[in-house]
Amino acid sequence: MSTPSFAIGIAGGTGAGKTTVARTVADTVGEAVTRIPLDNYYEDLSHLAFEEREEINYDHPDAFEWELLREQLETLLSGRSIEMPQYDFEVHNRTDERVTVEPSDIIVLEGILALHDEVIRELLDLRVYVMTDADVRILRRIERDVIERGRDLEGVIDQYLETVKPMHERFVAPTKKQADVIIPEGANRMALDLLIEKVQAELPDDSPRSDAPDRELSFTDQSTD
Ligand SMILES: Nc1ncnc2c1ncn2[C@@H]1O[C@H](COP(=O)(O)OP(=O)(O)O)[C@@H](O)[C@H]1O
Ligand SMILES: Nc1ccn([C@@H]2O[C@H](COP(=O)(O)O)[C@@H](O)[C@H]2O)c(=O)n1
Repeated sequence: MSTPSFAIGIAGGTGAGKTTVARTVADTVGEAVTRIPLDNYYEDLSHLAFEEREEINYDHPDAFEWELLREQLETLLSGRSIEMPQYDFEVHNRTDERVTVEPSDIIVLEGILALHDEVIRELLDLRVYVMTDADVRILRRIERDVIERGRDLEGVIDQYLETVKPMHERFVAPTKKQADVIIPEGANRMALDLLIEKVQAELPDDSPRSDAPDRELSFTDQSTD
């Protein structure tokens, strides 16, 4: 167990490529990187019926349990393990499962509002915003939500127009100003190489290093998060 030396936040709109960027960094650098998906910190809505949970605005900051995220991030950064909640998009709720996450040298927090909360921003050493055009993002989202999140086309479009798009404009896009680095067009090889180089430079000398060659960029099933 180590005390993390570097924390990165990766924000951006839905479908921008945040998970792909975070996963490529983690896969390339190896076990020194721990990914924290912000989605796991959606509020526990067990007290609501499924039909009520379907109506929630999941793109508003109030949908997240910020206090728990702050507390768990601080715990990890102080070198102690956490019991991270897990999220199930198909039922719009946390699962009963918690996963033990040990602190590692590099912590990567990724999610639409990863740069929204001031306390969390202060805990981050590098703030990244992944910027991808809205038309590309909605096309990716339709495909992903239908295939991986149990949604139908009409529902994805309604949700996008009613909450995802307006909340993106109100809360997500403005966090671009908080970023140290903006990655255009999602995961692009040059940007990823620079990010990976930076992460590797921040690794302490005794950190486990991956001997795997640089990963090819692949845009496949993301459902294992
Ligand atoms: N640069 C890219 N080019 C093509 N497809 C991509 C790219 N980045 C991500 N994708 C694909 O788009 C979808 C959404 O990407 P993901 O990384 O999950 O976005 P986010 O985490 O921002 O919602 C996934 O199916 C992924 O494989
Ligand atoms: N029950 C839920 C919870 C969240 N969402 C949507 O997920 C998006 C964030 O995840 P990304 O991987 O796309 O960054 C967000 O835009 C929420 O609308 C959902 O549909 N259902």
